[in-house]
Amino acid sequence: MASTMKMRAAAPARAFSARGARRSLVVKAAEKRIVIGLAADSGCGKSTFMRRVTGIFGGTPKPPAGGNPDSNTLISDMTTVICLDDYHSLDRKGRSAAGVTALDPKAQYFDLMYDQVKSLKEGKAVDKPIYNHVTGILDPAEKIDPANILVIEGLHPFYDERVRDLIDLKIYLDISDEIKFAWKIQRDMAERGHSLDSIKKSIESRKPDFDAYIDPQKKHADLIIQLQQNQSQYS
Ligand SMILES: Nc1ncnc2c1ncn2[C@@H]1O[C@H](COP(=O)(O)OP(=O)(O)O)[C@@H](O)[C@H]1O
Ligand SMILES: O=C(COP(=O)(O)O)[C@H](O)[C@H](O)COP(=O)(O)O
Repeated sequence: MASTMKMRAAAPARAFSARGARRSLVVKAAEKRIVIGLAADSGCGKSTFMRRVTGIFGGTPKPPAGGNPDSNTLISDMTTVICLDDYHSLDRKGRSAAGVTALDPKAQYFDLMYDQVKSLKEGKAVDKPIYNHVTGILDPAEKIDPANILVIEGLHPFYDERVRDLIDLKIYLDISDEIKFAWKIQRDMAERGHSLDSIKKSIESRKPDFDAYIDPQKKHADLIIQLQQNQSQYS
């Protein structure tokens, strides 16, 4: 699928220094651990993007050794990426019973998210739950050790003010509907065992919550990466 990628710096960031056109993330000696937040809708490529970016800091990102094969965590030399879906307070059945989508803040456990991101930033290990995307249930917790660079990727990294304030660099992936739905459909069928029909229904039912809760987080981002279908292919 032909596409166009654009990057733009958004609101000025606390942890950034801007000299002319160059912007760099300043990690002060006293602040040994930094937190990067990556927000986007489902299927926008958050995990794919972070897998590639963290490789830059050394090592091949892998799930915690000997742990749950369905862990959403990726660990490499200097970075640990955790997926905020692990802070779903309602599992798939629970959301269905309550009539809420996974994008609804009511389905997230923000107090625990805040406590654990804060602890990791302070250098303390945590026992983090695991949301299993294959079974749709919450699996037993996994131990996460602190890392030099902690990445939190998910649907709502900038929604809760307390969590947002812990993040040193906020990135939002703004992917056009055509691209994200195509990516989501093939991923959810191949890796998560969903049928085409159920994915299409889910996409439709989630649209109002995307507009209400996910897209508005863009205003907090330091960097917005846009990917749109290339109009030129139709001309
Ligand atoms: N940059 C990319 N180019 C091509 N395909 C991609 C890209 N990023 C993601 N994808 C596809 O989209 C699917 C969903 O990506 P994923 O990283 O799992 O999204 P998210 O974590 O945001 O739900 C992946 O399985 C992959 O096939
Ligand atoms: O929106 C997402 C986030 O995951 P991702 O961004 O990786 O797609 C998932 O749909 C929810 O976690 C619910 O899970 P399920 O789809 O299992 O009900």
